Amino acid sequence: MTSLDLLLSRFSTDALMEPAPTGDVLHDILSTAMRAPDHGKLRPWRYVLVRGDARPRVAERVVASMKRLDPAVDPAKIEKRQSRFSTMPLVIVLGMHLRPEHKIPLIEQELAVGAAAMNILNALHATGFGGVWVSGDVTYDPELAAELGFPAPHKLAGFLFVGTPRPGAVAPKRRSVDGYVAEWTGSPVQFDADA
Ligand SMILES: Cc1cc2nc3c(=O)[nH]c(=O)nc-3n(C[C@H](O)[C@H](O)[C@H](O)COP(=O)(O)O)c2cc1C
Repeated sequence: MTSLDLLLSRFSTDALMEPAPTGDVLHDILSTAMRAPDHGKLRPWRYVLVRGDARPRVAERVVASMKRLDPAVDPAKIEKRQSRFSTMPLVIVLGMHLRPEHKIPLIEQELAVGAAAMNILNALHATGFGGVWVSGDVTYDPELAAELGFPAPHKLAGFLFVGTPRPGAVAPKRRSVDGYVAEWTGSPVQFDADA
């Protein structure tokens, strides 16, 4: 498989089983973050690894956040979120170490975090692992962010659920990119995707 085939075959999945990457392999996967485009070399990405017994403890914090944000939250939602955070082989908290005072605009700092996360998702796929980036309202709860190590102005960008894709996991069909590309010839462009 060529490098391009790898990129073209990646897909997200939460149908994950053990093992998650560990040791040198995990180190290599995370190292791809350091290759993300990063204006000003601010390196705003941060990764908190949640494994083993720490998972149900993080799940409790996530549930507390859900109840804080919506005291009438559906118990089924809580149950689902608690179970996923407690049982995914590895949870990587995506943190953003942001510098609002810096001349590099915040949007560019946040985009760099997204680009780094994408590298990690591709590296997981390249090494036979898999994952999915999830967020939800809790991602934007400053109290949860602080509990995980990101007090304001720092923030969360979400969570990566990581493991080995269950057998039979197949990539969903993709649209052609053609509708998302246009050539500029002097007038504002229009995209078939938006027609
Ligand atoms: C910032 C961000 C947050 C996301 N949050 C969620 C989420 O909370 N729940 C979810 O099902 N998918 C979420 N997604 C989408 C999945 O990560 C994934 O991209 C989607 O399931 C499509 O799969 P694909 O990556 O194979 O195209 C999020 C994606 C991004 C970039």
